[in-house]
Formats: sequence, C-alpha cells, structure tokens
Amino acid sequence: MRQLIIGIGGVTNGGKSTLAMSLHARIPNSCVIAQDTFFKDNSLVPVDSRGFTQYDVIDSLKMDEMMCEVRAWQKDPAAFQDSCRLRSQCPKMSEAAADMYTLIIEGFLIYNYRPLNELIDMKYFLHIPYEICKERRCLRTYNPPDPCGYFDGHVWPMYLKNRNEIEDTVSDLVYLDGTQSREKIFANVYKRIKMEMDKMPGKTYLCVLVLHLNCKKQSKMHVHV
Ligand SMILES: Nc1ncnc2c1ncn2[C@@H]1O[C@H](COP(=O)(O)OP(=O)(O)OP(=O)(O)O)[C@@H](O)[C@H]1O
Ligand SMILES: NC(=O)c1ccc[n+]([C@@H]2O[C@H](CO)[C@@H](O)[C@H]2O)c1
Repeated sequence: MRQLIIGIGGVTNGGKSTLAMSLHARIPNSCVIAQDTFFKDNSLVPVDSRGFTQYDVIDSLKMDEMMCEVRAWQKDPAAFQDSCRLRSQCPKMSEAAADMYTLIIEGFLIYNYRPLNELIDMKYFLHIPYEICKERRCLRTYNPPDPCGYFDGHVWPMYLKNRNEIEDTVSDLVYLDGTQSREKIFANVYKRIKMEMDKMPGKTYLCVLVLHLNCKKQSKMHVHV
C-alpha cells in the first residue's frame, strides 16, 4: 500500500478549500481533512483588549484532535475513507492505482504545527495580495462574523506573522499564486501530484531469473511496478 499526504496551506481566502475539493474529486482513494473543522469552542479562545477573538493563532485550534484524525488515516486509510464524510466521487481506479491512498490536508496554519508539518509529503501554499484577500474575506460570513476592523487589526497581521514563522522553518514549500484561475491552479498542482505518484514504487515482486549462461550463474532481482 502506498500513502501520500498533500498539504494545501496559505492565506485566508487564498482558495485552499476550493483546490482541496477539486483534487479530492479527481484523485481516487482520497480524503480531505480540513483544519477549519478543528477550531476550539468560542468560549475557549482568548479575546484581546479591542474585543478581537484570537482565532488566527495555532492555539485556537484543537491540533491534538486533528493529529488523531491524520494518524487514523495513516493507520488504516481504507477504513478511514469508509467513515469519511467527504467521500470521493472519484473516477474509476486503474489496478495500478488501487493500492494508492492520498490524504489532502488543508488549512491556514497546517505548516505552523511541527508534528503535522513533518508528516506532509508535498506542501503547497496559496497566497494572494492584501487587497484581494480583504475583498474576498468581506464577501464571506464566518461564524461568528468578523467584527469591524478585524481583518486589518487581527487577520492580516497574524497572517504575516504566521507566514514569517514558516518561511524560517519550512524549506520545501511550493508557493501558488491564488489570483490565477481555479482551473490553472488545479492543473498545475494535479500535474505535480501525478508525477510524484508515478515516481512512488508500487508493490514489490520478487522475480527469480534463472539465467542459463555459459557459466550457469543464477541471479535474483527485485522489480518495482
Ligand atoms: N482561483 C480563484 N479565483 C477567484 N476566486 C477564488 C479562487 N479560488 C477560490 N476563490 C473564491 O475565494 C473564496 C475563498 O475560497 P476558499 O474557501 O477556497 O478559500 P480558503 O483559503 O479555504 O479560505 P478560508 O481559509 O478563509 O476558509 C471563495 O468565494 C471562492 O469561491
Ligand atoms: N470557528 C470558525 O470556523 C471560525 C470562526 C471565526 C473565524 N474563523 C476564521 O477562519 C479563518 C481560517 O479559515 C481564520 O482567518 C479565522 O479568522 C473561523
């Protein structure tokens, strides 16, 4: 069985969920774990002197629970997939792909939590400029909704801080321009994932080749398919 963990991180409204769901729809045997589903209860998240609830920090998330889900997938991806809410309506699998399982982890702080970061094989980071981010955020309604001044007073400064932190600690990030069309971003990432999957060794078969050469030597070799 082969396992691949793909990370889709980046700024709020960068298009992480959109990309994750498109990949999920195209990749057989894939599951999505979304960091946004692990926010602590509002009453447990600190509020600063301006009345801004501090959501955009790693402590606002139940990372232990998120790690449990990731480990459950690693342990038994087939069983995890059966219990997964986001079951893939994916294309038919070729036999070669049948033993390949892919986990897509998406979220705005997935690389800021080292135990999670360490498990991710392919790391993508969607970024968009300040103006576009603010514009997209204004069109969304979170629960609870952003109070006045929240984007400039909390969300964007925390994004800059969190991004700075990973730039110093995470070396293998692939940055994606979230202002490109959904289709272009998807095609770029999907192509890279396919290439990675093709490089991953499949089942190992033991072939015993008996070579009747002049000297009647015998040799063994392993073939990866
Ligand atoms: N490539 C794109 N071009 C234009 N708009 C996009 C693109 N990708 C996503 N969007 C739109 O931007 C908004 C945010 O997208 P999405 O929910 O995927 O972002 P996100 O990074 O998961 O955000 P958050 O972390 O805040 O939940 C949505 O309205 C979505 O339709
Ligand atoms: N509980 C939530 O899902 C929640 C509540 C308030 C704010 N947010 C925002 O979600 C974004 C990440 O996707 C962050 O920028 C949070 O501010 C989420």
